[in-house]
Amino acid sequence: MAAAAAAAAAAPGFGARSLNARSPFLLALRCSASSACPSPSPSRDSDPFETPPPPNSSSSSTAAATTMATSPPRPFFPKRGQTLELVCESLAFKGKGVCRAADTGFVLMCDRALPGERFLGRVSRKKPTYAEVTKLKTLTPHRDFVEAPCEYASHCGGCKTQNLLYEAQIRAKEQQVRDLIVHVGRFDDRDPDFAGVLKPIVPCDVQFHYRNKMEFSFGAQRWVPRDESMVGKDKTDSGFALGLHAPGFFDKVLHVEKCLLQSEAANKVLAVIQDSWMDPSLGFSPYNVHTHRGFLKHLMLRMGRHLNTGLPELMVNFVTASYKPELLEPLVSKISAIPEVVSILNNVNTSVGNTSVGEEEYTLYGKSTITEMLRGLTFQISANSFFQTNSKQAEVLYKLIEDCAGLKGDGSEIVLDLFCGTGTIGLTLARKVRHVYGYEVVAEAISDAQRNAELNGIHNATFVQGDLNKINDTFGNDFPKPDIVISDPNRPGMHMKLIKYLLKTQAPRIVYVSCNPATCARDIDYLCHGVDERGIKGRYLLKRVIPVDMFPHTPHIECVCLLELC
Ligand SMILES: C[S@@+](CC[C@H](N)C(=O)[O-])C[C@H]1O[C@@H](n2cnc3c(N)ncnc32)[C@H](O)[C@@H]1O
Repeated sequence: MAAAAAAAAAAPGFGARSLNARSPFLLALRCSASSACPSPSPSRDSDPFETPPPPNSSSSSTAAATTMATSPPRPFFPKRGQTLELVCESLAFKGKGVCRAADTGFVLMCDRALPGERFLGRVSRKKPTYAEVTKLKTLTPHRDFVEAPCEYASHCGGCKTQNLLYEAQIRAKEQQVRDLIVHVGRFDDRDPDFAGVLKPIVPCDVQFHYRNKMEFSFGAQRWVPRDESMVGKDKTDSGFALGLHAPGFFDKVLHVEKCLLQSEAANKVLAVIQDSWMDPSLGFSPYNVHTHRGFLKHLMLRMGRHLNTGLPELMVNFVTASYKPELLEPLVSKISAIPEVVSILNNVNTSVGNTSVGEEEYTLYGKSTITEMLRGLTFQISANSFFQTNSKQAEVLYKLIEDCAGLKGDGSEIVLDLFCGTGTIGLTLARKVRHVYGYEVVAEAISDAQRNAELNGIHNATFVQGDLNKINDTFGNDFPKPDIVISDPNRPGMHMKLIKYLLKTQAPRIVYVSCNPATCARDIDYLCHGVDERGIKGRYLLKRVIPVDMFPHTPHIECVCLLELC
């Protein structure tokens, strides 16, 4: 887990320490990934995922890895292509199962291996501190097994843990956050002060149909999983597909008839499109990413709510390689008959790249935006604007952010909203503070944020377009010293320039919101412990870490962290 987290945390410019092999950062990571490390902390001794002895096995209760033919050489280091019998101990970064070689503790990571599962795996990739394994066959199922309700769960790259009991999923996520804060963030979980810092994970009450946006791809090459149980179901005369990308392939699409993460209304639309689009008389062709021929690229389904009625409203966005509205007309007329559909758009993307953002956008039916409500505010969402994809859990997340911000509520404070997107966090705080300043790199998101402020009658928020990886010493000259900084970066976390700015500015409180606990732990380490090799002193105390599950059945973990100036 920690070795893979090192890779996740090591991005150019995002923390020199993570790239220095002799640094305590990597040493700490290494320690957690090898048997030569100091004895595990008390909390790790009581790992809820401790592996029970597999039936018919004489091995000890620790996870075992043995070669099929002979016992492993010492020190154990697997060869590429080698087949091993493994037991998964726990889940780590990206939901990969962590296994260890018996005796040496050498770490092996396996996609889709779940805690307690004994399986045969083949070594697919070797790294200095760990190896990656492809699962060949389950020998004994994992603990906390539940039937996955979705027929695609074992093949589609999205829901990797659907057949793990939800309570076990969130326990695993909470444990990952703890491990990262301890090993990457360099906090001592034996320290009594730390005991109160890490809060229990906030579960997601709604575990299916929670996503308000899904993007499917049209493909000229249908991916048929090798698993026998799927083959029959996936037989078709055509090689075309509309669904989700096969894990690891940009050109192969797993054909899906419905997705249990999106709403029933969105599944109705998907079913209508699946029913018709391959009809040869309609003349559709999926875009081929190799030949760059074909018309249909992506189908995006987005759900909001009507402002007055609260009823669902659905946006359907066809991303195509050229503009041919007459070709889409038969589909448009069928879909527009579905009551929830209020907007049908066509984004035309003529580039050879396969992104879903078009150079031109056309409204084929209804309106060009939908609305959603969050913490009493209204947000207008266009096809390409960023919006939290789990609206219900976003309410929970934003409430936690506000709690951590600890606003006085007297309208005296300045809030700096870094990585503000369409301004949703800053705007939900604006009514209680003097002014909100939001920074974001995407110009369209800034326009959306300004429009959202206007829509809600908020006049004390300023949104500025800018790249927070490229700030210089003048950053901060255009706004007063913040009382509270909210920082919600995307997966790479914060650039060292931004860390330095925060340490120089010394805002009394920082609320760090993260969708990547590895880079979050690294940045918190910098803010609290400094960067010795650069002579930078840490100035913050970590007061709270609250993991939040926004995406059940997937490996994604969100965290809200509160830091206070020492
Ligand atoms: C996780 S989203 C958070 C959005 C927003 N806070 C919200 O809750 O909706 C991260 C945001 O950071 C923006 N971003 C990514 N890199 C950036 C950079 N270098 N400078 C400024 N903004 C950036 C992205 O465009 C995205 O809107």
